[in-house]
Amino acid sequence: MVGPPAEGHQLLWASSVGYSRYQALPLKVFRVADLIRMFRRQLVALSRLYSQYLGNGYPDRNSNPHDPPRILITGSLGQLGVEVARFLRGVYGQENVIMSDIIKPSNEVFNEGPFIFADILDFKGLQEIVVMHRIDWLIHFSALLSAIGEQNVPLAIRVNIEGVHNAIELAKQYKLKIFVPSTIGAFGPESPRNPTPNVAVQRPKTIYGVSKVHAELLGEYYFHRYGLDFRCLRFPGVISSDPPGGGTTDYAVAIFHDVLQTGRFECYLSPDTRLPMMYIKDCLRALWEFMVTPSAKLKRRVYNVTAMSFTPEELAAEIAKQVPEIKVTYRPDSRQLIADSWPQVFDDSAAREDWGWRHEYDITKLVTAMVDDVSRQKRLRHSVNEL
Ligand SMILES: NC(=O)C1=CN([C@@H]2O[C@H](COP(=O)(O)OP(=O)(O)OC[C@H]3O[C@@H](n4cnc5c(N)ncnc54)[C@H](O)[C@@H]3O)[C@@H](O)[C@H]2O)C=CC1
Ligand SMILES: CC(=O)[C@H](N)C(=O)O
Repeated sequence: MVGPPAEGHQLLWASSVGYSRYQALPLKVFRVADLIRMFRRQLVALSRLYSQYLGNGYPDRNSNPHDPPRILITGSLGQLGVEVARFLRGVYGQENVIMSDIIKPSNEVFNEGPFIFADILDFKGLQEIVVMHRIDWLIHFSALLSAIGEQNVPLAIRVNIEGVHNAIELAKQYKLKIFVPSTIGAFGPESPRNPTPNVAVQRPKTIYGVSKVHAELLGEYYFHRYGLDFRCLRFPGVISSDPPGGGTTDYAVAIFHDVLQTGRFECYLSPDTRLPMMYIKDCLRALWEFMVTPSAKLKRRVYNVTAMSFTPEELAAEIAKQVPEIKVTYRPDSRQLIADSWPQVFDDSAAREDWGWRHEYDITKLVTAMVDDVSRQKRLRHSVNEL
């Protein structure tokens, strides 16, 4: 039986069917103009097919607004997942972005669009989800972050390393475009720290960092070996009003909540610890712009991205301009050791050159946005409690 071929060959199939249909028509119906039109249509179909296959071997589904990609986000109830889901639903439609996690969603998240249970360690379960929901893109967020990973190394190995094996193998089997975030934590004390270039020695000293280097290398290997459309951004500390999941850069979120609540904050890093950072809106835009960049434009599969670098002291001074009379004290703990091994300034010039990355938020804009976000969140919580 002759049926439509596998995805990716459909355009060629459709255009060849179209061609033979024209062939079957009596010759007298053709005028020169019809023939030119037919020829032009074939040419357009072929050139679209060519550009779709250029570089990565898979069609770029998102290039057609009438055929948006179906996206699965793993670990989507964390600090980044909820915001990324909202952003991508805004672009591709609510039903096309499926959130998943192993924890229970809030009512608010549950009511915003499709949510399913997905354990990244259950390969068969993931296969079923990809098939039944006709997934095209996989955004793989499940992970244990740097500080929490050190508290449970065996679990971090399972979730961060076995989990990535499953995600990447799944993407290969079903020809998915896959995004796996990496981090400044994929570098270590032997890397140049100011600035840290895209390609440098990577000898991280946390299990989190080790697992992220592993993910970068495995993804690059699958790209070269199988043509997998693997994409990876190394994010700095991401700052948003949502609660972070146990990282070393979390202080830069907690400080806003604490000073707006009590006027005080005790920081677990020393005042002069410089780390690269980014506001959530820049993070979402970086991810999306990177995902829709045609494969042919990418000179590599893993890019550093950043927006700014600051110390806790500099951040506190910037906040004090808007929230006067705050008191910040410093009591470094084990996270200081991690921070001291990470980049201070991230060099993301490759991302800027290759696919046009530009950040929008510097420290002043970040503080204004965060004071606004956290105050609004507080007011909302207060009015819900009042009800
Ligand atoms: N937030 C940040 O500053 C940065 C985050 N990233 C990366 O971005 C990704 C998302 O980060 P966040 O949202 O901050 O992390 P998070 O810790 O807030 O969220 C991780 C999510 O993974 C889920 N998870 C844990 N075990 C799982 C399993 N077995 N199956 C499925 N899900 C599981 C958790 O329930 C949680 O909701 C991570 O891969 C992280 O390494 C990278 C650089 C910076
Ligand atoms: C920068 C990260 O990867 C994360 N926020 C962490 O601190 O672990």
